[in-house]
Amino acid sequence: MDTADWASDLWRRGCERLATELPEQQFNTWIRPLPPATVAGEGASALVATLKVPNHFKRDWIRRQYAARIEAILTELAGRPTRLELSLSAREPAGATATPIVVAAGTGMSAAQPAAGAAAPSSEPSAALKPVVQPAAPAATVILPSQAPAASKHRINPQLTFDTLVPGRANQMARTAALHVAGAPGVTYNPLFIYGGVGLGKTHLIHAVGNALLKDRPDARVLYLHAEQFISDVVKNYQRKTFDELKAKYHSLDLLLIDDVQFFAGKDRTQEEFFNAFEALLAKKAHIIMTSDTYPKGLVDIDERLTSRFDAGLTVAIEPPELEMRVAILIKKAEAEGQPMPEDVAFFIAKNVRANVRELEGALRKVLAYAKFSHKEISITLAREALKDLLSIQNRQIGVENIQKTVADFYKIKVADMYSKKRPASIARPRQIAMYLAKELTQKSLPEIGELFGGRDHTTVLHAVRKIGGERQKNTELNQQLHVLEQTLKG
Ligand SMILES: Nc1ncnc2c1ncn2[C@@H]1O[C@H](COP(=O)(O)OP(=O)(O)OP(=O)(O)O)[C@@H](O)[C@H]1O
Repeated sequence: MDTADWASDLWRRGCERLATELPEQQFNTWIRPLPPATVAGEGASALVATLKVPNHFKRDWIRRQYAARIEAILTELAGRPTRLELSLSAREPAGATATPIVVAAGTGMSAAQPAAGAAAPSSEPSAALKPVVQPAAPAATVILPSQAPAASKHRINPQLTFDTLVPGRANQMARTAALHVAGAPGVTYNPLFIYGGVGLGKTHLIHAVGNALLKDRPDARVLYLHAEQFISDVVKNYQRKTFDELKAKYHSLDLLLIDDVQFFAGKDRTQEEFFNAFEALLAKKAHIIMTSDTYPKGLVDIDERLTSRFDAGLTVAIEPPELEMRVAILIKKAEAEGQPMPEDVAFFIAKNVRANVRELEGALRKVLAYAKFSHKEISITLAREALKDLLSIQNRQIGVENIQKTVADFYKIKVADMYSKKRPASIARPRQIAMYLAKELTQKSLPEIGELFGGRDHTTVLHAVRKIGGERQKNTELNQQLHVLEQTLKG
């Protein structure tokens, strides 16, 4: 094996090891997209492994979170002390090094600490991000007069701004990256790829970038559209044989915001046109922000040529909001409606409506309307009354047996193992997760739950509830799995 083969083999084995240690989502987001490390001798016996990372954001995050572990694994596999070096790949423009990434003043957090700390940074958007002086946008070369107004502001919803987006741990990294792009489009993190489940604020966030840029540069050509609208544009232009118009419309933008790119699956011609637009926009340093329900490599039936480009800038996830963030969203939205909501009521609603922000908004609307029409103060009693259908559906539908079956299916174990005495982690952990969900989602007591899990003691259930509840706060992968399970169980 020559040195290069040996190095790539070492990296491959290192990755395999990391994949078993890290939550899948973290591995897919941070490690998998990296090109293999190169390895060289350093001194008599030590090695240095150099990894190329596409931007500062990733470099700092990988350094902080994973470098020590990567070094330890490589050292073990290589049998020699191995130091990790992270270098920027050539793609990032030189000017980017001078670009500070700042969240909001006073938070003391930078984008290099995306998931750290539960506290939500206060939302003062572009003010903190304006150290970068943007050169004026280059004039578009081919924009037809009739398309100019449409292409400049089309479909941007003025309500969806950074100010109205509640920050929290769940969207911290995505929001920070979006703020950065809004302050300096075309400079770094291009394209920005934001992924996450339904109703978690992806659309809101990309509109916020559009609004912030238009506020700064009202003449900027910003276009928001859903992937399906792009598909229908391609079809229309295909039928009329007017691809020049399609190109004129998309290739001349300064900022393209495109939602739900997973819809491009299986649409070859669309993918080709999007690829062309993508290349044209990147070449002229226009910014592209995309959203999807999964990370680029997880997209199916989309050409690898495209998915690898989707991943070439920065990929960030939006996660389901944690309890405190749901409470903050309720309080902020109620206030915006002119009907302030007491904190205990917000907690009550947030505890019962966990699926996503859209559902939270639905519940809020019900409670506010109920208070208005009944001329009553907003209280827990009123909220319980207003949401009684929703709450009773939840209570009716979720039984411990249902939880056991759903969790067993999810983790691919037998339902019988929920009651068995088997102890391997592959079984014990899903069982603990099921116990946690049983406590969370049903009215059953700890002894009752223990009984339904093969006659276990209530202290065993309590231990599981505390353990999984505690880990959920720190482990985003687990949090997402629980979220999926909760959504499945609530139908
Ligand atoms: N952090 C937040 N603060 C305030 N409102 C939010 C937040 N996150 C989401 N929302 C609101 O929740 C609703 C759903 O968000 P949005 O449409 O952006 O979700 P999405 O992730 O794009 O979902 P989908 O994939 O279904 O389109 C919107 O009304 C949005 O304003």
